[in-house]
Amino acid sequence: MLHFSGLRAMLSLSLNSSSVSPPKFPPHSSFSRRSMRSWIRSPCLRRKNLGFWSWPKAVLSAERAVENGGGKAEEAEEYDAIVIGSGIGGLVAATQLAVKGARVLVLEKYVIPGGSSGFYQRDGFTFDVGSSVMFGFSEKGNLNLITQALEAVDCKLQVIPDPTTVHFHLPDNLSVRVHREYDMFISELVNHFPHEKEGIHRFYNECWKIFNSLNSLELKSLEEPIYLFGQFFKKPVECLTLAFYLPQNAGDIARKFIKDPQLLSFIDAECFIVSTVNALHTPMINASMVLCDRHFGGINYPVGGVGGIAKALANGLVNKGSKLLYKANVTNIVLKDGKAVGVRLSDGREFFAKTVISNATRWDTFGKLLKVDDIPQEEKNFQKIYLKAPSFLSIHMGVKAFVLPPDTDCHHFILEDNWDKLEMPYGSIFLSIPTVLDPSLTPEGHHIFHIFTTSSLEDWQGLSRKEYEEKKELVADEIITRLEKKLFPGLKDSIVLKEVGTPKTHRRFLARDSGTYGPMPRNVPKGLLGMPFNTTAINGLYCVGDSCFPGQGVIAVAFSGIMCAHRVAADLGLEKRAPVLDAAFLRFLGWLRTIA
Ligand SMILES: NC(=O)c1ccc[n+]([C@@H]2O[C@H](COP(=O)([O-])OP(=O)(O)OC[C@H]3O[C@@H](n4cnc5c(N)ncnc54)[C@H](O)[C@@H]3O)[C@@H](O)[C@H]2O)c1
Ligand SMILES: CC(C)=CCC/C(C)=C/C=C/C(C)=C/C=C/C(C)=C/C=C/C=C(C)/C=C/C=C(C)/C=C/C=C(\C)CCC=C(C)C
Repeated sequence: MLHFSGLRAMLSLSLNSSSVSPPKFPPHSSFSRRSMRSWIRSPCLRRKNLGFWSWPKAVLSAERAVENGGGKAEEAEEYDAIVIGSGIGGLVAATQLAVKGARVLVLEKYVIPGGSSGFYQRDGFTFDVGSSVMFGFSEKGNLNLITQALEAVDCKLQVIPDPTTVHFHLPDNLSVRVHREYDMFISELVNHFPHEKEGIHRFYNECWKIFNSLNSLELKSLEEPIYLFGQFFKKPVECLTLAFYLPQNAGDIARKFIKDPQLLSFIDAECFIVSTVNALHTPMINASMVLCDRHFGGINYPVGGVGGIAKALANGLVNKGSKLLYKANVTNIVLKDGKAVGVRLSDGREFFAKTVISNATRWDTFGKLLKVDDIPQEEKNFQKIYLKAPSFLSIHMGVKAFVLPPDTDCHHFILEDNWDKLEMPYGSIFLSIPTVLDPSLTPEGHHIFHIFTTSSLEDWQGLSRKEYEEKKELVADEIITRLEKKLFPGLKDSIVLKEVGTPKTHRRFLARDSGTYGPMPRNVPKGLLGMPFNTTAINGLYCVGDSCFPGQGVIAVAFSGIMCAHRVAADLGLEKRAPVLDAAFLRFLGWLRTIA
């Protein structure tokens, strides 16, 4: 049997013997902050971007989507695939399958699509439920998976480039702006750590090596051997580079080049904002993806809000002849002779399909939807390696515009005085002000503050209704006070609207076990090696979303959707497949996960 360290040594050898081409990027661009701001504010864009009530034509309103997508699905019909949940993971899997000719039915518990990438409106303010930081949404390369997913259903959304991915406010008054222009970011970092100039270049260059390899591949299912071997044949150096880094973490690689503890803590913060764990626990491939895409394609915000992505995909799905049913709460996955053949809803309706894809988390899928005496060994292994990442306390606020100093950035990460608090509940604060980019999200003279901080369900359990409401107010007030002290004097007086969500809110509205935002390694992981792909131990049942490879993040779940659709299409006979090779290869991948 091939031992893990042997495999790693073999890959290392083959990498060293074949010369890895130097990074093609970082790019040098003449992009200027001022020119972008004036472009954003150009009357031409304003005329087109007027927010929610003037979505691009292809996007349905929530109400119309319910009417059009839902209501018409017949229980007697048999579909090629049923998708449980319309998060970005589920929608990408569904639309990709629909484009390949499959008949798909998406069942969503809530009244609009998008899950944690959805939106809601109050008093003229349009809030993103979750992230406002969109990776993979550019016009360039192979990794713009959100753009590609939309294009597949003939959709294109107008976007606004963000000049600064995030502005870090860290202990010892370390303030770092991650500029869209790579050179500007690197020189700002080198200014803070001149003695680590070489280490900084070498660490980020290592990230570019991985990013460039990823960006050179056509991304499809890593569980489909004909495709994967084809990629190895066409791009051997790039594939071996990725295989080499697959079991590695960003923190170990940073430590090869960097010694300064404060700079290593900065790299921890860089990883934490996308993985909720430090760099030693963050897979190097994931870190490279986000640390480079923000400079390659850049972070781009969809005009009118993030909710437009899910709405456009939902609309595209219906236009391709598939169906989407809202207020459809799946409670059971129906098995026949051990194979997933359909689902049962809380109102008793049943739908049947050749395959079932769950966009619910793996904990929900195997803990609640699948009624079996014992969960499959593969899932036990997954739960042994990964636990549920914490949920968030989120505060959505409408504020008066006076509170924003000129040139405030859109996204901020605040860790005030102590690096040790990075991973503690409420230790750090995330803040997005999407109206810096798109003023159409609020009534004139206002901004949106979306504040979030990690929090776990346990902290909110066992309280009476009154205690729960009081605690929400108290905790939110503490967070707002911290922000007021650090960055925005007068913040409290500027608030015109405030809504506080807890892990219970996330659990209720997103149907996520404990309100979790995905898996987090229990111990130091072997990079991405332990992450399950889309197939499961149950014949006909697939998973998609953030508890599948490569994990949390909108672009990550979009990739999971693309991979899932490819594997399912192959199993449905809509893509090439080699059954004997498949069985052997899936067994090999299963074995690889056991050594993680
Ligand atoms: N702050 C951030 O950066 C941020 C915020 C939000 C989301 N995100 C990213 O989005 C990712 C999640 O995307 P995703 O696609 O995996 O999942 P998701 O949670 O966004 O979507 C799952 C959908 O499935 C639906 N659902 C669940 N169980 C169901 C059932 N039994 N019946 C019917 N519908 C059901 C939910 O209502 C939801 O709409 C997160 O990991 C996160 O990284 C990031
Ligand atoms: C299989 C075998 C054995 C071998 C093979 C080899 C190969 C070829 C491999 C390959 C691989 C691949 C392709 C991979 C891929 C990957 C990917 C794509 C990944 C991705 C990732 C992504 C991510 C992770 C992302 C994330 C993001 C996030 C989470 C975000 C978030 C955000 C936030 C939170 C915001 C912040 C805010 C403030 C600050 C305010």
